[in-house]
Amino acid sequence: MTRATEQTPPDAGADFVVVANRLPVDLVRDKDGREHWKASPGGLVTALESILKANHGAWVGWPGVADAAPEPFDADGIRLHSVTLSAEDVGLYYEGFSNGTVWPLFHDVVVPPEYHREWWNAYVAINRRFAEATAAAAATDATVWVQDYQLLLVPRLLREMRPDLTIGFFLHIPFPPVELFMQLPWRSEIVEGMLGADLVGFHLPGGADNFRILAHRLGGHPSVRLRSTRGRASEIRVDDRRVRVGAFPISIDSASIDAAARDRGTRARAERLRTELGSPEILLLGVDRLDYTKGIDVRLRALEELFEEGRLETADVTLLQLATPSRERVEQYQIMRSRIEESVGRINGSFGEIGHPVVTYIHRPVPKSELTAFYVAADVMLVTPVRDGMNLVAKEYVASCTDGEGSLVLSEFAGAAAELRQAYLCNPHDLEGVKDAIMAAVTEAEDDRRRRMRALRRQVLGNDVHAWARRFFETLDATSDE
Ligand SMILES: O=P(O)(O)OC[C@H]1O[C@H](O[C@H]2O[C@H](CO)[C@@H](O)[C@H](O)[C@H]2O)[C@H](O)[C@@H](O)[C@@H]1O
Ligand SMILES: Nc1ccn([C@@H]2O[C@H](COP(=O)(O)OP(=O)(O)O)[C@@H](O)[C@H]2O)c(=O)n1
Repeated sequence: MTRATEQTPPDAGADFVVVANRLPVDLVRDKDGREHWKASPGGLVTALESILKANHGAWVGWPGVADAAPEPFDADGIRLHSVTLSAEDVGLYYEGFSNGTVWPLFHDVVVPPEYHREWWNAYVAINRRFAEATAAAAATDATVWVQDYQLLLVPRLLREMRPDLTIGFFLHIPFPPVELFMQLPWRSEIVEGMLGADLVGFHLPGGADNFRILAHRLGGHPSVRLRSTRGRASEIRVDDRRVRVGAFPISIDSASIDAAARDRGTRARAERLRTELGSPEILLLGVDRLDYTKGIDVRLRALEELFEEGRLETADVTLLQLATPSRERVEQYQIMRSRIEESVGRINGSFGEIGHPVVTYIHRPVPKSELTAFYVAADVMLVTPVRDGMNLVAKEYVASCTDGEGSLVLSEFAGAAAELRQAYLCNPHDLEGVKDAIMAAVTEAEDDRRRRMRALRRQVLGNDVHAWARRFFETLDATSDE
């Protein structure tokens, strides 16, 4: 990687800038060529949007379609700056290196990562493009918050361009064990890229530990544990700089979801939904991007076996599975989609009745207001990823269970499991264990279910996304004050 050249700060610019692969809204082009904006998918946008609205900051990101180059504009008090990507850039940088190399490698190689030099070269070039756009949008001495695995090189590039900036970096996906990370042909460049930040944040302490070990092994950067900070944090020495590293588990805007779930209209919609689904005694719900990490196939297999074994009665139980379309041009996503749709067809073919499928599967985005009604309607939420950075859906479900009813089946391999200990935890690789967790969630005595939900709600309502951002910025400020 060549060094970036230092840039003069712009005359006007924002004091607080988020840079993420995606803008919070995607540009959509209709068949007749008309354009409009819609909310982008995923938990990163959900989490950051509320923070930025409160801070009147700027957001630098890709508008979600190739070759779009809209001028900067304001949306809900946030100044949006678009980074333009050509169709080739999207193929090499987003679908290729980000989602064909880093995503599977960082999610425990659940599908094999591919290593291609042309993907890497595009990733370097596009990270530089994001860094340049950010350097142009940030005021002198601004704070910049770089997000996620698509932009691992941006902190260092940005520091070289704009040494006046305070730079935070947060990784929304797991940071893998050292042995897996070492597969990456460009492992040193990635670690040095992240070390350009003043603070590098992960969801879990394990990710922070893996990163610290790699910074030492690959770059010879020593680190010390900090005792003064809340939780476990470390400091890595990089030349004459100190880079803080720590765990900051992300959360949701719990109070606003709680309020939306209490809303009379939402509750009425939830009732109607149950009726539309044939008034099942037990409504199971799955809500995911259609991603091979989410374990949608795992829960379908578990359900099928529970029906086959007669442990669940098909007349009593319905699963509603929402699967938001995601990364549809990446081959592994196409393979997973076919497998899931085949399972849904098989289960309904074997166990459904005319007008009463046992699995209702929706493969399109659903509006947020509708989503809250689905959470309210559900008796049991199934969150069974084979690996997940956090999983905000699990927390959103808990925040929506305002009457203390509802059960959460949660994979131990979701980051959320570290906090949501009272969920029905399961190992998604152990199918019998998943089935037992579902059965426990369905059959456990009401008092016990309520006791679990009370504890979960305490956790989620007491640790919201604002507290997450506050903790991150307190640590970042402490770093830049020293
Ligand atoms: O932008 P896409 O390629 O459509 O993907 C959507 C987002 O998916 C990932 O979300 C992660 O962030 C969540 C919030 O921290 C976390 O709960 C979840 O476990 C992660 O998978 C991805 O990291 C984002 O960059 C994407 O925008
Ligand atoms: N149909 C859907 C499904 C999910 N979502 C949101 O997408 C986010 C998913 O976040 P997540 O952390 O569970 O998982 P990722 O998709 O970010 O990997 C949640 O905030 C959901 O509310 C949505 O807006 N519409």
